[in-house]
Amino acid sequence: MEGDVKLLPVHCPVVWAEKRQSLCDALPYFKMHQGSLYSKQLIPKGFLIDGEFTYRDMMNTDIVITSLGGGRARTADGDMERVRECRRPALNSILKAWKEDIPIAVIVGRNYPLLPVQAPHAYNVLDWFNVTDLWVERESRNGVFIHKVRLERTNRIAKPWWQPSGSILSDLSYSADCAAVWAWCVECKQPSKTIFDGDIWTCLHKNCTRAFQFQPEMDTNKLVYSAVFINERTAFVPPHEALRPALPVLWENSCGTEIEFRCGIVCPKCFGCSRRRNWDRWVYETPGCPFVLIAPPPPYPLCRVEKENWEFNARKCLKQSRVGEHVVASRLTIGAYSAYQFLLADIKDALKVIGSVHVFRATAVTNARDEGPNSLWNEIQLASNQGFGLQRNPVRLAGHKSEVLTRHFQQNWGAPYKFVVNVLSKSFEEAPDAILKALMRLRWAGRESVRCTTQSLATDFVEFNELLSLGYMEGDRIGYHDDGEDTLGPTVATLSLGSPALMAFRIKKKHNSDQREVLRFPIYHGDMVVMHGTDIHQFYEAYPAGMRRFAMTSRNIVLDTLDEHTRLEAIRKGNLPERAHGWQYDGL
Ligand SMILES: O=C(O)CCC(=O)C(=O)O
Repeated sequence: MEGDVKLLPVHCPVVWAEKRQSLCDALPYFKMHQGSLYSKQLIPKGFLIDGEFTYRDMMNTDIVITSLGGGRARTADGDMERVRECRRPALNSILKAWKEDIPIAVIVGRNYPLLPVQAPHAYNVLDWFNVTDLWVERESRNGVFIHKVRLERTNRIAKPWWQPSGSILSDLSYSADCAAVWAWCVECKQPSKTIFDGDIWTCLHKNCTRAFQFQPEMDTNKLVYSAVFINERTAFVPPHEALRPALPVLWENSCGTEIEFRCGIVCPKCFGCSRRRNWDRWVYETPGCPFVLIAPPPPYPLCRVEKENWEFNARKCLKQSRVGEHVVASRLTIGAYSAYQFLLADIKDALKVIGSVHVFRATAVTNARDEGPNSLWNEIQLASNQGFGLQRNPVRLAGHKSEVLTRHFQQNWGAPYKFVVNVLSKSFEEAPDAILKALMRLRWAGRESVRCTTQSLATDFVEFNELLSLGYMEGDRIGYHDDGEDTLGPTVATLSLGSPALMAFRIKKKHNSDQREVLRFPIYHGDMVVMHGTDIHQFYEAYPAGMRRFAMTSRNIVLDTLDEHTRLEAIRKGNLPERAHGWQYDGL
């Protein structure tokens, strides 16, 4: 190191990421979007060291000494001090790694000041490390116990990339002839190592009354670890798991939307982690790397969709339906559909209906009709692999290292729809036929639902001029949200294709502190759901359960609410092409 400027590392990191979500999406051994220690079934897998450090923390090419978890707060003089001990589950996990020699992947963040070289990226995977020691020290100001851990590089044969360029690795990195002396506590009778310089010993067990006790005149902040303790080396068995996971490949009968394909990848060219942003491919996220992995999901056969829907219905439907006290439910027949009508009452006035939800249950017959859900399912799967444009967009902190992408893939069609996620809109003219056919069905369902509720809600149906298509892979979902933007008309309708889902509604917190669901029902392949009423203050979410689902949701974007430029764009993009009129739907 020269002055404050750190040297560059000898190599690039074995794996790295610029975004925390990319790191978590791509690496099986680190899935913590917050916090630092990732454990799966109590077995620690990955440990992120970033930001704050405490007295005596250190990092060299073989050894990391760091403190574990716990809460910190700023003192009156601006320093950070630990105010809470490490949580029990994290401690147990590290204890297990120590006792059972389980290697942990250590990742270091750009904000960590003790990395001996310049951190090339926001997140940098160091290597596998084993826990060699776990002990307690005390925060000098408030006496809170700090759990400290010493980690040693598991396999010291390969050169560490974070060695400063131009430096020579000392022989000590490969030796094992140092050993700190153990001594037994007179109080608790447990052994502790002599870890401090100057042969200073103390009991390092939290349950002992003499733990981290010294002569009163000792300034514990000045203690340093002894060279003998730091230079100890152990022989460990390296893990089989690679730090750089292989690219996913389709296996027999896989459909390409299983969780393995929804995950991120580590780019084989630059070793950066990349999220799956696009439905049909992985494109490396940082400009400069040309790597693209084309991965259009193969068709998911209708027979597997039907099996998923059937099993969902058999196992869960009855248990999962819920109708709360503010909801009046009834059954209707609309066209060829058996429909459920849910009238939602004002929470302050049970006699006042503020909105309705209609669920149009598809049957095997309606699904199998020409241009019906079964053929739309096949069409949409093909189209989504051919320049359709389904992709995940930022929902929080766009561009920041903590940026979060949606848990589903979107493409908007027709008039632009402005909501919390910025989704580009393509015109209906450019839309694949399946989108226009879905739109015509939704217009019918929207019109019929409003007709069935006009006695309660005096608002007319206004034709939809927009359709948002969402694609869900295994494990995806859409969290609680409302469609309450000022630019929207009172009706929103969704057609569900593919895997089943649960749809749940709850009242927004600002209207009701009771956050229980007021309405919940399953939706199956071919079903349509229509929500109507400008005053529905409900939040709703959809929880797909299966390998692949598309939701086509239509709204009316009120042109008068748009500025001149957007209005003209909305008119142009929302204009129905001639061919769409051939797919008018009559409810059969
Ligand atoms: O997946 C669904 O059915 C819900 C779609 C949705 O909530 C939306 O597009 O806003």
